[in-house]
Amino acid sequence: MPLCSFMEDLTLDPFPDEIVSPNMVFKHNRNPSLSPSKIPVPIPAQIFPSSPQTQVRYPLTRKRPPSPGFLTKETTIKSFNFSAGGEWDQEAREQNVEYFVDAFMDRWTQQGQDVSGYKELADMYKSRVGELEEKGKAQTEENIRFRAELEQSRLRIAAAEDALRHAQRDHEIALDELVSRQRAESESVRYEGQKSLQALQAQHESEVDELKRRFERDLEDEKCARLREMNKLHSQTALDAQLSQIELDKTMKELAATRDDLQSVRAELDRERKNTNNLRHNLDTATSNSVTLESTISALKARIEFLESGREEQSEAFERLNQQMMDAMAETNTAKEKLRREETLRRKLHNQVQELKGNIRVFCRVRPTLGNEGVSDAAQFTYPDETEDSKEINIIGPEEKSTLGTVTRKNHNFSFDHVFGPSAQNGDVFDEISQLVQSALDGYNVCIFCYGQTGSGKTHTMSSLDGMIPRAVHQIYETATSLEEKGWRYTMEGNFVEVYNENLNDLLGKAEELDKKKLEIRHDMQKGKTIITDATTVQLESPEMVESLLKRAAANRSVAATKANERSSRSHSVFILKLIGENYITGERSEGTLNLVDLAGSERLSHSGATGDRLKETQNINRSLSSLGDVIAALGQGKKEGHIPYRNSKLTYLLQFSLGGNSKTLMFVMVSPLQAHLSETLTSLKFATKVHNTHIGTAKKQTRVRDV
Ligand SMILES: Nc1ncnc2c1ncn2[C@@H]1O[C@H](COP(=O)(O)OP(=O)(O)OP(=O)(O)O)[C@@H](O)[C@H]1O
Repeated sequence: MPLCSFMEDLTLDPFPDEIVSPNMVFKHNRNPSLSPSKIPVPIPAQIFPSSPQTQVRYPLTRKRPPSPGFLTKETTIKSFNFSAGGEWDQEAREQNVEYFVDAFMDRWTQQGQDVSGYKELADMYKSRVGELEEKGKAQTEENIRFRAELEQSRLRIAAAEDALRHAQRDHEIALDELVSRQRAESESVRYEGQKSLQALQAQHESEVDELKRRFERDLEDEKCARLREMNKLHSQTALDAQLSQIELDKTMKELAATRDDLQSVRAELDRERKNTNNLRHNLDTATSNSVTLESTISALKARIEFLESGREEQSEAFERLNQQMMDAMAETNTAKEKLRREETLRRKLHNQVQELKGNIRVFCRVRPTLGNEGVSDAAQFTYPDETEDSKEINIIGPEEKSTLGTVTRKNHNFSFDHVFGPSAQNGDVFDEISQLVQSALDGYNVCIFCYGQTGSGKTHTMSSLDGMIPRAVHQIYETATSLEEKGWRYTMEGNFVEVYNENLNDLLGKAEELDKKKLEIRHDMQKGKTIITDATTVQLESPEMVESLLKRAAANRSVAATKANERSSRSHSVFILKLIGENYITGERSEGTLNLVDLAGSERLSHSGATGDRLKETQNINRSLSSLGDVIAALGQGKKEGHIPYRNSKLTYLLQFSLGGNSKTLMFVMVSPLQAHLSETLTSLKFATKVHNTHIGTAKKQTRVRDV
């Protein structure tokens, strides 16, 4: 730096009032909270010349000499004041120079000190910079680490977000699955619930029905028992009343006799008194009347004699009466004996008559058209001998077309043991079969079948409230009661079973056991008896009981069927009545069975159009009906018991001892009057004709179907 400029610099402010040096800054830093890095440091202008704050003030070590006025570059010769005496004053000038040198030296020293201060400051700054660099490095490393961590965190966050997204998706899927599963589960639970509710409802209904039935049954039984008791009580009371009446009559008679006696004794006494009075009077009047007295005594004696002779007469009369009574009793006994002999004879004759009529008889019954069936729906049936024997029926067959196109209708004529037209009532039909019922009471096995297509009137004929079953039971009960005076005592046991799909069911058992409880048929070949295991046997103690039995059976069947009369159409029902009679006088014993069979509908397989369970039912029905036909045909051919195919169906096996041999069979062929059923009607009548042509045991006129 040229000295002038340096001087110039100094002239700016060569004597500052206060000197501040970097060292002083250090030295005066007594505040411990201020670290070197935090101390405000004045930066020299040389370092940062632009900074206005960095101007350094230099110390004033010597008093400034008065200014002589110096030559400067601005000074001109003219302007310089030589007159002041300074212009050539060497000493002053030396003094000035010394002064300036001193000042310069001071400043030099000062500068040197400042430089070292600056160096220290620079070192400090360097170390500080180093520290800061270290820190910066550390910071950078930390930054890098942070960045790396940040990156990792970002990655982790991204991964976590991914995972979260996945988890969310999985969760959503799981949630969806859960929801759908829950929905399905709730559906199934609801379905199960509904099902169990329905089942519970059904069970509840069936229980209510069962309870109702049981209640009705109990009520019926109770009613019957009460009725019986009442009857017994009535008869007992009547008997007691009769006996009391007899006793009373006797006592009254005795009383009357005693009264008579008393009156006569009183009269006697009165007379005696009178006599005594007379006697006293006579005694008072002395013996004048002794003759009268004697006569009176003799009169009295005569009277006594008379009385004595009357008692003898009475006892004679009594003996006579006793004798007469003994004679009457002997006669009664003879009459009773005769009656018993006649009853035995009647049984024999009755059986002979039945045998002469044939052990298989076939009746035909045509039901009337019902309310919902028009007259125009009816087929053309005529009954040629209606006014005589009523054995024939004539049917105009369906239209048949020949190959030439001519339409003809065949005339079918059938003949049976009896034909009942549509106007016949159940009572008329029963009149014809009552003799067979009598045979059962006489100890024979009797089978009465109802055969025909569905809706032809089988159940109406057999099990309606005025049908054959109730009528038969009433007749049996009445006959058994009337036979009591001939020494006969009867017990009646009833079973009601059904053959459904070749299984035997108990119609008097519990409804829920139908189709579940297995009944077995056992035959005692020695005694010719059939036992059905586990079947409910009811003692028929009054004819009224049969009504409740029929109702119970119908209720059981309706529980098992979905439609009202469906079950009855698809199964055979067999009402079995065992009649065991014993005569305690003659020691005779009889055991007969009356089987009343309502067969299943006989429609042909091809016509029924059945499938599935219905097909199975129809096949079983047809098989058992044809087995029945086979058994009857085999019996008709006079085959021995062993060769009769009883075992081919449950029905024929059950009725083994009531079909053939000494038993009697009656078949009703039931016919619908409708044109629509004509084909089935003709099939039924042809089957019945075959049965009619079979004769078991006795010679019988053969009849054939005549197609005219
Ligand atoms: N002789 C008759 N008089 C008046 N109504 C009758 C007569 N026969 C049958 N019916 C009526 O005809 C209908 C069918 O009769 P029913 O039920 O007895 O026939 P079904 O042959 O037993 O039929 P399913 O085989 O279905 O049991 C019933 O309503 C019944 O009351």
